[in-house]
Amino acid sequence: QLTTNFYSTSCPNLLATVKSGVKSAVSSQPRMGASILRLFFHDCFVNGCDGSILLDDTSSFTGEQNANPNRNSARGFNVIDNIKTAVEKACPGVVSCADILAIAARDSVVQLGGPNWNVKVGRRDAKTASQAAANSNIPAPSMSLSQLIRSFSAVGLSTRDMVALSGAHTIGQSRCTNFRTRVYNETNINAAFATLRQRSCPRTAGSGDGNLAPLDINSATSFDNSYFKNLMAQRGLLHSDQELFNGGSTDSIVRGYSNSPSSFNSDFAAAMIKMGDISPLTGSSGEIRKVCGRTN
Ligand code: HEM
Ligand SMILES: [Ca+2]
Repeated sequence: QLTTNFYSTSCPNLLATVKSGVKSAVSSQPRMGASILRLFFHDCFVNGCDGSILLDDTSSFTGEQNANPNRNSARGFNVIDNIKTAVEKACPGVVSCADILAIAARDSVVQLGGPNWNVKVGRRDAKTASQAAANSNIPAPSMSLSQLIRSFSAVGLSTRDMVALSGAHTIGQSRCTNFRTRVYNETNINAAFATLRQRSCPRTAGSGDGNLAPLDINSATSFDNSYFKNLMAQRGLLHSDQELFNGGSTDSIVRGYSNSPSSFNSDFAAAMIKMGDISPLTGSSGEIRKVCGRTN
């Protein structure tokens, strides 16, 4: 039921407002584009794209922001809050936070040089969030290929969608705690790459856990297909990244995207639209939040 023109009369400046908010955030800190894109993924995989991840914890409410995949990791909430404030000024009570996040994710990709697409909107905001569902539904970097395929198929996304969407790791950073085992204990890794990443990630768990390394060694702030070239050179940073090119059924998809930026771009855009369609709240379900961090 989502459409690209849902707000065209009720909030004609919406797209321009979101774009300018993303533009200023990403130009002052390019990583923010990656962080916003990931927020959208982590929203959609937990009870659909309903803005649930944006709800802040309070003394009487536990939401998703401190679930394992998000704690000390998910960022960019302030950017979405600030854009929401600007949107509320122009069109009070009209535009959901879930839609603002969907548009901001697209604008982040575009701002970093990736493909453009028309964002479907008309989502409403959840009145609840689920830490338990965030812990169980968001894929973990320790997963095998078959587990990754299953986690995406649980929300209606194909194996090809999974590989294309994983190309989001062409931008952004990971903490040492998520790549330590890979760079010390795995053998399907380029030796020089492993040594390089070991330098910023001490072997002992607990030390340097938060040290950052780019998910894409070549171009962490440009949205291109070099993530897939890295995988073919055994330079995937996360275990889950390298699973996509490790002698299994997705090798041919990785090879295809590494040879053809245009096929990666068009599949990524199509898969983002598909991910954005995961169980939206529409009609009179949910609400239009006034502030993205709390229910009305
Ligand atoms: C295929 C399963 C996936 C797994 C296991 C996974 C796992 C991870 C992990 C562990 C990190 C590093 C977090 C940290 O250390 O703080 C990360 C970062 C990131 N992920 Fe994924 N991810 C997956 C798919 C996706 C998808 C589908 C998207 C978006 C479409 C995405 C976008 C990102 C981005 C942009 C970052 C960098 C964020 C930043 O720099 O703030 N990931 N992911
Ligand atoms: Ca959600």
